[in-house]
Amino acid sequence: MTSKDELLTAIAWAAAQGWTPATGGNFSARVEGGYLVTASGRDKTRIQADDLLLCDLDGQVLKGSGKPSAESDLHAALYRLDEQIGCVLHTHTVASTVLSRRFPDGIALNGFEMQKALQGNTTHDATLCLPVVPNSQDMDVLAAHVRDAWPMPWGFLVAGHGIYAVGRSVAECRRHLEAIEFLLACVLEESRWSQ
Ligand SMILES: CSCCC(=O)C(=O)COP(=O)(O)O
Ligand SMILES: [Zn+2]
Repeated sequence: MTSKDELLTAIAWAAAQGWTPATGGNFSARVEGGYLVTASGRDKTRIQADDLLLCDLDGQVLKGSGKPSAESDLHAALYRLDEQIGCVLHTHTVASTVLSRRFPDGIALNGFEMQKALQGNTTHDATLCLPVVPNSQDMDVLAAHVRDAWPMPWGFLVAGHGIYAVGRSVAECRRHLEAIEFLLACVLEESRWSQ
């Protein structure tokens, strides 16, 4: 499968989970010459090959029609920040939106077997911090927040907005996204215990 096909499959999968409500979310994969990114405002349950634009690492469109994602410049900044990043998947879910508002300084994770799905982790018996950065409509500002919190090998949350998962490949990025979403659902569920 080409990385373009893998990306299209990942988008369809994320959308089928209900993680891209109301056109929310954007998705990209590094390719030769830059990265492929979703066009802005598209229904992510219906993305097709011609909804992907090729951009260079400065975010300039090289090929494709329509406007790139409103958050394309953040994807570009991530690819520039770390040459190991091969894929960026961004979703809007209830757990990530609520918890990133509740814990703007980051979300502690401890004792979950699922932590091992996050690259570099081999035990549940460790405390990880999932970073949260403030939201901004200015992608340069958002990218500066991300650089301040770097390194973040699996991704981060944007407060009141959603998850940005990163990975060296589309497959690793999918695994990070699914694990982060699972862990956040657990944290949200546990927060109900104390009520
Ligand atoms: C409808 S959600 C607001 C925009 C957003 O956060 C998003 O992820 C989708 O924007 P895009 O321009 O990539 O469609
Ligand atoms: Zn978004």
